[in-house]
Amino acid sequence: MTSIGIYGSLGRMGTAIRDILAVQGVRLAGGADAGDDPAELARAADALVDFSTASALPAHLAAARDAGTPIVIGTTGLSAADHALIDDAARDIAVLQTGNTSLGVVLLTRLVREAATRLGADWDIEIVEAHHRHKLDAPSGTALMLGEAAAAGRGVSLGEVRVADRAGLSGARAEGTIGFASLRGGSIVGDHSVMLATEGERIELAHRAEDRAIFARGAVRAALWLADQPAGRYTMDAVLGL
Ligand SMILES: NC(=O)C1=CN([C@@H]2O[C@H](COP(=O)(O)OP(=O)(O)OC[C@H]3O[C@@H](n4cnc5c(N)ncnc54)[C@H](OP(=O)(O)O)[C@@H]3O)[C@@H](O)[C@H]2O)C=CC1
Ligand SMILES: O=C(O)C1=N[C@H](C(=O)O)C[C@H](O)C1
Repeated sequence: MTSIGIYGSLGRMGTAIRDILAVQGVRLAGGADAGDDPAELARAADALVDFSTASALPAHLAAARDAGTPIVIGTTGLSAADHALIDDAARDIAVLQTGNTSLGVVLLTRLVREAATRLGADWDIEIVEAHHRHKLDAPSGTALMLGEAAAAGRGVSLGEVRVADRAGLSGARAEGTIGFASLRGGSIVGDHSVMLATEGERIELAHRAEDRAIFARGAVRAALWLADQPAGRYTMDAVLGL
């Protein structure tokens, strides 16, 4: 039976994943948290999931690569350098990185791309996300993923059109930009909405996570799938056969 190891096993997501493993009867290879040796877990597990913190990613990725163990990276707040490390590791092991492991967000991402493809640049795109008060990164990984999908639909790169800060006299909205706004409060699990607005009408596409179990189920499904894949970089679309 495939065993799964968890980086960040004592956190909110680590706890939710351990619960799902128990419900589904999937073997837990163990957990590693701050101060533990990531290499030991990587050698013990058939597949790894990482829901820890961005600063720990290089060490977790290196441990997975050395052990030849596939890894699902759910941790957000990743830098361009982290993404380059993931691309490099994916030459030797199977790596799946995603800002959101829920089925609903995978579908939302597709809908956003489709909408952005079909609507012209006179439709303004704004992405709003809300999360619990403990969240460390903004915009959320999911918001960035939705922004990437919208930008891809328009045939541009998100880096060229992204606007994440409108404090002060920021001026009128520039056509073709994609705006981000982040709210933080209480225990919100994760809300994302994408607004496409033009003169006289607007469309809103939204997803609301009500329970971390949706992310945990997706992460376990992804890890079990990834355990049988050859080296490469994958997304949740591949897991779901989309
Ligand atoms: N892709 C997705 O679907 C989802 C992604 N996330 C992302 O997952 C990450 C974790 O979220 P969440 O569980 O809420 O956060 P938590 O803060 O609850 O959990 C993070 C855990 O990682 C531990 N940790 C810190 N440093 C290390 C390290 N060097 N090695 C191993 N573990 C370490 C923390 O320990 P300590 O507390 O001692 O520092 C903590 O137990 C975030 O980046 C979040 O955005 C969250 C939900 C869904
Ligand atoms: O930190 C969280 O909690 C979440 N993080 C992910 C993100 O950054 O998008 C996914 C989900 O929204 C919950």
